[in-house]
Amino acid sequence: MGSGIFFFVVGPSGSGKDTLIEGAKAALGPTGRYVFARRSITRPADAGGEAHEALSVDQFAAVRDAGGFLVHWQAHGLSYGLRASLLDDMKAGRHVIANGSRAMVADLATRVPHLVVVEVTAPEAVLAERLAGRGREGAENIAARLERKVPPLPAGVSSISVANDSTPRAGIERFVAALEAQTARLRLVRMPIETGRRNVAFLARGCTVVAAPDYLGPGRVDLAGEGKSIRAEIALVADSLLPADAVGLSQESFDALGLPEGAELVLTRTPVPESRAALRRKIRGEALDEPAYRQVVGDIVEGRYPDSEVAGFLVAADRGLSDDEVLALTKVRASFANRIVWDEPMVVDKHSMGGIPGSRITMIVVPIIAAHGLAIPKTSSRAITSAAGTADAMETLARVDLDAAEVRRTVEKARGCIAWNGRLSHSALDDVMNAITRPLGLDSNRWSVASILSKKLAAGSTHVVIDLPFGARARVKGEAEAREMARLFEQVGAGLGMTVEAIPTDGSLPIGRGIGPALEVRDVLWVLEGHPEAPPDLREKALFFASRILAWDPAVGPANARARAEQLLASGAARAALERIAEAQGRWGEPVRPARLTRTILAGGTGRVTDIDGFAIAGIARLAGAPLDKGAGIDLKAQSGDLVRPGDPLFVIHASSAADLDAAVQHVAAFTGFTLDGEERIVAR
Ligand SMILES: Nc1ncnc2c1ncn2[C@@H]1O[C@H](COP(=O)(O)OP(=O)(O)O)[C@@H](O)[C@H]1O
Ligand SMILES: O=P(O)(O)OC[C@H]1O[C@H](OP(=O)(O)OP(=O)(O)O)[C@H](O)[C@@H]1O
Repeated sequence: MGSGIFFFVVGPSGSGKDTLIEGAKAALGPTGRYVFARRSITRPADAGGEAHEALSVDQFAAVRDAGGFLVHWQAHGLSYGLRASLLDDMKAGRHVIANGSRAMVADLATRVPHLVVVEVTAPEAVLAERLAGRGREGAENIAARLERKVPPLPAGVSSISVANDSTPRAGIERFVAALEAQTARLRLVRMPIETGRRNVAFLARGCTVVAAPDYLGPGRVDLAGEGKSIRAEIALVADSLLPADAVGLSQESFDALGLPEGAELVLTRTPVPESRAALRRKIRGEALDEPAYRQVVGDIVEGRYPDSEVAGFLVAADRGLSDDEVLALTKVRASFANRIVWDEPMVVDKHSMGGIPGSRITMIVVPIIAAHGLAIPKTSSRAITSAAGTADAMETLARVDLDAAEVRRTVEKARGCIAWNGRLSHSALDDVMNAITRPLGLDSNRWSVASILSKKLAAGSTHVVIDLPFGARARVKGEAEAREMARLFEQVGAGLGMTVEAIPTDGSLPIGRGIGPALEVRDVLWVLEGHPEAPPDLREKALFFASRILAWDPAVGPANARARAEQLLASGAARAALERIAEAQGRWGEPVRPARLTRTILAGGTGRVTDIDGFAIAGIARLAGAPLDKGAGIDLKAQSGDLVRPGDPLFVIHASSAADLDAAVQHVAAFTGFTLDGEERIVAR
C-alpha cells in the first residue's frame, strides 16, 4: 500500500478552507481513508470554527521543542501546529487533510512523501464580507488578514485549485471531487467477463481505495488515466477475485479504454446530468424545446444516464411528440451523426416506410435519376424482418458496405449509389437509442419521422420523396394515418430547409413477383430491360416515384417528368446507369441468381385470388433461406384478381438446400398466404 497523500489546504482567510474541510469530513470521514488533521492553535477552544487543540503559548512551545509537530508556523498573532503523528497515518496509506499556511508549503514538501497543495479560492470582494459574517475576528484583525501577503507556491509542488465562489454546497462538492480525483487511484485489471454494449467496472467489495458499496446503484463512474477515460457502471466482486487497490474492466470496456493492465486510473463519480430536470419534464409528458433536447440527448450519448432513465425518456418521447418537438429532435439527432456535405445544387433521395414484400423500386428509381444526371447517393437498410432489404438485393450484383469516401467516389463516377446504410449515417446516439427502442418496440410514427429525416439531413439530402405504403399488413395501417404522417414528414422537412414529398401508397399486396434478393433483382432487371415478363405494378410504381424526383429538376419540371422517366427507362439509359453503379461499387464476378432447388405450390381449388398475405409470403421466403441465402425466396405466379383452378401454380419456392426447401414447403401446408374468393384453400403440393 503506497503512502497516503498529504493535502495541505491553503488560501486567504475567509476563502472557506474550514467550511470545505468540514464538508469533506462529513462526506469522506466514514470511508476511513482520510484523516482530518486536528490543528494545535494558541487560540481559545471556544473561539468558534474548527475543533482545534487549544494550547497555551507555553504548552505549544513545549510540544514544538519536543519535536511533536510535523510542521508549525505563526500567523494572525497565533501559533499553529500539525502533529507529527500524521506521518504514521500516511504510512498506513491514509490521506491527511490539513488547513495550512501558504508560507509553509516549501518546508512541508521536504517532510512528507506525497504532498498536494489544495488552493481554495474566492473572489476578493467576498472575503471581507465572509469574515465579517463569521464574526470571529474584529474589524482590525480582519483588515490585517486581508492585507496579509504570502510568497507564491514554490515550483515543482503538486497543487490543485478549488473555487469556493458559489454556494458552500457547491464548494464542498468540488473539494470532495478534487480529493477523490487524487486519491481514488486504482490499478487496471482486465476481467475475463464480457458485458456487450454496457461498460462495466468491477471493484472488490473490500476495496481500500474507495468505499466500493457506495458506488453501486444507477450512477456511473469515470475512470481516467494517461489521457484516456471510460464511463462505466460499477459492479462488486468478492475480495478473492480482485486486489483491494484494483479496478477490473470487462473485456469490451478494457479494449474500449485502450490502456495496459496495471495502468493507474483515477475513479470519480460521473457528474449528475445537468439535463435531468428536462428529462423528468419529458417523462411527465411536457414538451421540450431544441436546447433541452440537445442537453438531454448530449447527456444520453455521454452515458451519464442509467438505461432505466434513458428508457423512461424514450418511452415518453415515443408516446408524445408535438410537431415542434419532432423538428427539434430531428435537428438534434442529425447533429450527432457525421454530416456529409455535397458540392451539388440538389442531392435527391427516396425513402420507403417498407414492410411490403418485393417493391424493390429503389433499384429502378436510382438508375433512372442517375442516368438523368441528378446526384442520388442512396443508402439502404438490410432486411430486419422481411425477405430482403434493398442492400441485400443490390448485394447480389456488387459490394454495398461502402464507407463515406467510397459513397462519394461512386456518386462522382455514376451519379448515384445503392449502398448499405450500415455505419454511414450512424451515430453513437443510434447505438444507445436502438438498444432500448428496439426491444421495447418503440417506433411510433412521429418518432420515425424524426429518425428518418435526421438520417437524410446527415446524409446531405436536399430533396426527399417518401413512399408511405398503408394497409392491414403494412406498418402504417390506415390511409388517414398515412396522410397525417405524410403531412408531418413534409412539415418537418420544410422546417429543416429540405424539400420533402411524402406519398401514401397501396400497401395491401406485394409489389412485383420476386420475393427475396435475387428474385427481386430479376424483376428489377426485367423492368430496366423492358422484358415482356416485367411486373407492371413494379414498373409503374418505380416510374411514379422517379417522375416525382425528376419534377424537382428545373430543367424538367412536373409536366415533363413522367415522359422523361419513361424515356430514360425505354432507351436503356437507366439499365446502363445500374451497370455503372455496380461497377463503381465493386461488381461481383458473377451476380447471385435465384436458387436452383424449387417446388411449385399449386392451387387446391377453383376461385379468384382475393388476397395475398405479404407477411406470410415473406415468412415462407425466409424459411427457404432469404435474405442470407440471396438466391432463396418466392416467385409469385398468380396475382390478385387471377382466376385459378386446381393444379394452377400459385408460386414457386426457391432454396439452395433440400432442408430449407422442405422447411418452407412444410410451412405452406399450414397457410400459403393466398386467399381464394375470400376463404383460404389448402393447396396441393
Ligand atoms: N461558498 C460560500 N458562500 C458563502 N459563505 C461561505 C462560503 N464558504 C464559506 N463561507 C463562510 O465564510 C466564512 C469563512 O469561512 P471559513 O471556512 O472559516 O474560511 P477560512 O477557513 O478559509 O478562513 C464562514 O462564515 C463561512 O461560513
Ligand atoms: O499563510 P496563509 O496561507 O495566509 O495562512 C495564514 C493562516 O490562515 C490559515 O489558518 P486559518 O484558515 O485557520 O485562519 P482563519 O481560519 O482564522 O482565517 C492558515 O492555516 C494559516 O494558519
